[in-house]
Amino acid sequence: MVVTLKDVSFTPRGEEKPLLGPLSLTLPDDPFFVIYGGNGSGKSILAQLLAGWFPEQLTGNLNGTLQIFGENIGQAPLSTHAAQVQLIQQSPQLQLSGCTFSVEEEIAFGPENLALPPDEILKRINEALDSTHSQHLRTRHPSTLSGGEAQRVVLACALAMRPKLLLLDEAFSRLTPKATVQLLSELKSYALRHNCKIILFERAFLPAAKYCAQALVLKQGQQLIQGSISQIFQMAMTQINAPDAWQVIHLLSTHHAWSGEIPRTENELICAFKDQYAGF
Ligand SMILES: Nc1ncnc2c1ncn2[C@@H]1O[C@H](COP(=O)(O)OP(=O)(O)OP(=O)(O)O)[C@@H](O)[C@H]1O
Repeated sequence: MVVTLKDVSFTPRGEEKPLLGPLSLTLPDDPFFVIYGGNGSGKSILAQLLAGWFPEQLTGNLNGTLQIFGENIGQAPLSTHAAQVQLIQQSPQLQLSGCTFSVEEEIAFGPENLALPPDEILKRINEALDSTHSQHLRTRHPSTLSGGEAQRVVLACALAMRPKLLLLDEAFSRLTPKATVQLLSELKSYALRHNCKIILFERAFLPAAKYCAQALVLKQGQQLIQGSISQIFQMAMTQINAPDAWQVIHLLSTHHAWSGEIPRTENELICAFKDQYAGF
């Protein structure tokens, strides 16, 4: 089991009450899963717990069962998870090492620390640059990258570690919608090739809904619902940022004036509106 999360609650050091939980999560077989929630709903704390940050980087009180690849969190040092679990956060510049002179060296940093042979490191650099459409950034100094470029590079660094669990905490916040969809498609193919689970942590309904059949919604650290995109759409849409057109569908469906599936992309939305209303 990649992730086991049963009745987990977490109280950061200095806090009196849990800021997260109780929370239980069952990951479906699909490569992608999304955890939705508004500001301060606990997405980042959960992402950090899943990345194994407790107790080294995230101190506090953890209750319940939280296992990654069958191992209880907190038992082995954080560094032992690095080859299997990678977390990308929303501020890419903070995740660059600050001690390399080119993007190529930055991507090599992790695999070098795994003491991999030079040929393997080069292969991983090339694959990671291809997957993130960043070959043109290869010789750039990391400190000169734009926000969106840095996000691609941080993602490339993570992929070069060949993770089996990739946690993306609003990891596309600096990228255009088009670039985000392009990267998510690449990640889908990475996940299928390398048998990797990808968990997205998002405030926005799109484009995550296109890639994830199942979702969990957090509100003030608590689990509101886990279910299909259609189920969470009906029951928890107020907690998720959705474009106006989806807000209209939500309104229509609460008045029983929408039939069929909830569209998960803009194309599906246009087709659904045509199907249901073009005759009027
Ligand atoms: N180490 C900590 N100690 C105390 N409080 C914390 C700690 N980390 C986070 N919090 C608080 O816990 C709550 C959840 O924070 P978290 O960063 O997980 O939210 P989020 O869902 O990622 O929000 P956003 O979308 O705004 O990034 C917030 O109220 C935050 O201030």
